[in-house]
Amino acid sequence: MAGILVIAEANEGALSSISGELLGAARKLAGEGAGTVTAFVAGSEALGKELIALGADAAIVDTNPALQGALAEVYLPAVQAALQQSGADIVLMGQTALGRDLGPMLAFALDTAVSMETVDLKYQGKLIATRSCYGGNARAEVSFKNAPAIATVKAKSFDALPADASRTGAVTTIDVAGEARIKILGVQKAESTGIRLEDAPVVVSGGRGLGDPSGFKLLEELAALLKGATGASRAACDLGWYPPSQQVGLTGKVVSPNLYIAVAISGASQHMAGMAGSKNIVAINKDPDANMVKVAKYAVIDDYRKVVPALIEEIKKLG
Ligand SMILES: Cc1cc2nc3c(=O)[nH]c(=O)nc-3n(C[C@H](O)[C@H](O)[C@H](O)COP(=O)(O)OP(=O)(O)OC[C@H]3O[C@@H](n4cnc5c(N)ncnc54)[C@H](O)[C@@H]3O)c2cc1C
Repeated sequence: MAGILVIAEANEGALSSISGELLGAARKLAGEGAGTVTAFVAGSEALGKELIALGADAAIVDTNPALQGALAEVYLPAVQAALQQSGADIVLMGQTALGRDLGPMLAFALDTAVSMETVDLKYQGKLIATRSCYGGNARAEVSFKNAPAIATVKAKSFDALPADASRTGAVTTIDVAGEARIKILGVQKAESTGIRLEDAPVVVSGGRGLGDPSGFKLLEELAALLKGATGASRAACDLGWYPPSQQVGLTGKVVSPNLYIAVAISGASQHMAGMAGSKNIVAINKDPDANMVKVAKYAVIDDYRKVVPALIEEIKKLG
C-alpha cells in the first residue's frame, strides 16, 4: 500500500478552501515519494473533476445524500471504502468540524494514530507530521507506528495549487454511508457582514489594550477603508467587546492576509498561531517590548487612540 487519500469537503456544492490546501500538501508529499494522490469527496462527479484540476491523480465521489450532513459517523464507512479502493497509507483531512471527529474515529477503527492540529508535513520514507502542542507554545514532530498515518491539517498551513483544467484522472463513484445516531434538527448560519475574515487580504485586529469595545468602531472604519475585515484577540472576545466568530488565534480563526494590523495586541503565542503566516505585520502598541512589535515588519509605538485616527485621515487623503 502506498499513496495519499485526501478527504475533501464541499459546502453547498462548492469545494471548501481546505480541500485545495490539502491537495497542495498531498502534492508536496507525492513529490517527496509518498505515492499517488486520491481525493475523496461527498457530492457530485463535477466536484471530482475539480479535485483532479487542483492536484488529485484520481477522485472517489460518494453520491450518497446522507453524507451531506457532514457527520463523522456517517462518513466513516465511506472513507474506509475509499481507503481500500485507493490503497493509500496516508490520510489527510482538515482540522474542521468534520475532521476533528472523523480523524480520531478513523484512527480508532483502524488501530492507528492521528496527528491533530497538524501545521506541516514531510515524507522521509514515512510521514512526519508537525503539530502544535502545549496550548500553541511548542511544536512536536510525530511519526506513526501503524498504517495508515492520519493527519488533520489546520487551515492555511499549505497553499492550494492553481486549478489546472488540463490535468486528467479517473473519477469513480461509490454509494456508501454509515448510520447516523445524531439527528440534526436545524442549521443556523453565523451572521456575517462584509468580507470573511479568513479570505480578507487585509485584517485589522484589536486587543485588550483598546480599553473598551468602542475602540473596535475605529478599527472597523480602518478595515473598511482598506477593504479588509476586523479581527480580535481572545482577551477582547472574552471581555465581550467583539464577537467570538472574529477571534484570531489557536482557538480562533487562522488568517494569512497580505497585511495584518495588530492594534493593542501583545502577541501571545496563541494569538500568533492564528496570524503568523501574514505576509506583512504592522503593530500599533504603546509597549516597544511587546512581542507583536518584535515580529512586526513596521511598528508604531504610541497610543492607538492617536495613531489609528491619524492613519484613517491619511488613507482618506489618498482617495
Ligand atoms: C489554550 C489557550 C488558547 C488561547 N487561544 C487564543 C487565541 O486563539 N487567540 C488569542 O488572541 N489568544 C488566545 N489565548 C490567550 C493568549 O494567551 C493571550 O492572553 C491573549 O492573546 C492576550 O490578548 P491581548 O494581546 O489582546 O491582551 P494583552 O496581552 O493584555 O495585551 C494588550 C496589549 O495592548 C497594548 N496597549 C495597551 N493600551 C494601549 C493603547 N492605548 N494603545 C496601544 N497599545 C496599547 C499593551 O502594551 C499590550 O501589548 C489563548 C490562551 C490559551 C491558554
